[in-house]
Amino acid sequence: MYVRDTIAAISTPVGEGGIGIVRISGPAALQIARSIFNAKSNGGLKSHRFSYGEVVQPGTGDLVDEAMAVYMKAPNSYTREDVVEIQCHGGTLVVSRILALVISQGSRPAEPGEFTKRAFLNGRIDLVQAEAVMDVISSRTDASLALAQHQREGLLSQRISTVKEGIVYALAYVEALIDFPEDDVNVAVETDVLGKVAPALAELDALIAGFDEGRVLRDGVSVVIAGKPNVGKSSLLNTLLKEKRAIVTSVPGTTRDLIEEVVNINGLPVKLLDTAGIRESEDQVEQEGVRLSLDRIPKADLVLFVIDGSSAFGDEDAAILEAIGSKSCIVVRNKSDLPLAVDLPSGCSAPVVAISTHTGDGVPQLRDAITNAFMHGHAIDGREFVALSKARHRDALLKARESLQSFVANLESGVNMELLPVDLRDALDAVGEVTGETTADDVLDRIFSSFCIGK
Ligand SMILES: Nc1nc2c(c(=O)[nH]1)N(C=O)[C@@H](CNc1ccc(C(=O)N[C@@H](CCC(=O)O)C(=O)O)cc1)CN2
Ligand SMILES: Nc1nc2c(ncn2[C@@H]2O[C@H](COP(=O)(O)OP(=O)(O)OP(=O)(O)O)[C@@H](O)[C@H]2O)c(=O)[nH]1
Repeated sequence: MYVRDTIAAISTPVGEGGIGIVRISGPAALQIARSIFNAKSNGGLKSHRFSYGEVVQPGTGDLVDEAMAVYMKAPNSYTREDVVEIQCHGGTLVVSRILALVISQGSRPAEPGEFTKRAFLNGRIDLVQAEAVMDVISSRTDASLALAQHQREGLLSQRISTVKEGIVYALAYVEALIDFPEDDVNVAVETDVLGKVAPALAELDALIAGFDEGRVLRDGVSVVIAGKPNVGKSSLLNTLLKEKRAIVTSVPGTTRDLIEEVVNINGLPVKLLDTAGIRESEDQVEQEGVRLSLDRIPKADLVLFVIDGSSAFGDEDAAILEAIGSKSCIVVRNKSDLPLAVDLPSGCSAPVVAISTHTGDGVPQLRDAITNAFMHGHAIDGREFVALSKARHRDALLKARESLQSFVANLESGVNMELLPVDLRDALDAVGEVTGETTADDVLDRIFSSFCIGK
């Protein structure tokens, strides 16, 4: 383990709260804590024991706050360094005063994510797990949280390490081949190596294939509600939000501005956008709204094209359908409580879900249709789900797969044998970029600087 300096930060959110925590990590943590904290129980700070006491101004002995403190001796701590946490009253001023004291006694303010970065640099967790810590904090649905927790616990890292083992096995063989070139490529050995590489390739395929689902669970998706005036777009938004937010009115064209809300649909975080009724209009404000909504369609991951089931499919509907083009779309046939009067154009191949925002009929089916559009029928309760969720991971694994495929092709054809170890090392480097072994410093800096202070 490297010897680093001592860092400190407020690890609780800024603002007034019941309790505030100042965290210190590094070789001087205990000495700094002792200089400002007088333990009144447990006979002083002992590792992994909570002590009650007072934070005082060194020198004067003036009372700063009544507090609790815990010392976690290296390596049994979050960072694997000596850590002390001081829990004080959660006022903005109290917490920042204690941080200032801790800094004045010989630590420096931690950079964002620096505690977790140290946990990574000191080998307690790999990079995938470190990134997952942040995903745990920012998760918005149970399913996103379950995915993040699996990743934090190392389930994704485990799958990646089976890939790595296959590559390492092949590399050992190839290196032996180079050391003893007089031994011709032995068919039995070649079969054995291919037998190890094949599962690694299959695992890479599976991980890469799961990326889209992992990404949508982590980042959510954006869904646009589009339709001509008065078909019930605002009513649908309200139904999905389960609360009255967007304006619902029988006067056409009142949804002028875009309304944006994040909702939890079967565990998928969905950013819902209600667009203004799309149609020709004299009204300047309304035209602006129409332009905005047409703009949104290409940017959305999915369009909910709302039509009024109780009236004929008109030119305005046709124009919207044209704007949707080949975009992923669900036709929402609203007002199913009224007699059916709409006839969809034969060319429209999008799934149709009949609903009534008045009675609630069809709404569960619509929720399922929305999640199925992204999860391809996979359950997303997240319990069993281990997936890639970051483009960074996916890109690195694509590189690994390419190198491994090139290795297999060269081994099978027997040409370019000198490239065999090159491809394998490239594959190993690419896999290591995901787990952090071969990740460039600037990439590491970028990842950790997006964390919050004190994490
Ligand atoms: N007060 C407090 N609460 C917290 C954290 C923290 O750092 N402080 N955590 C983080 O922000 C999370 C918990 N994560 C943690 C992960 C590892 C260790 C730790 O000390 N690991 C050592 C020793 C384990 C042991 O004693 O058995 C290790 O793995 O070696 C502590 C917290 C959430 N709650
Ligand atoms: N019968 C029936 N009426 C509905 C249903 N859903 C909405 N409506 C009515 O249709 C009218 C228009 O609803 P809105 O939700 O404001 O429609 P909109 O598409 O947002 O309209 P604009 O704001 O003009 O773009 C209102 O009078 C609603 O009460 C439904 O399922 N059944």
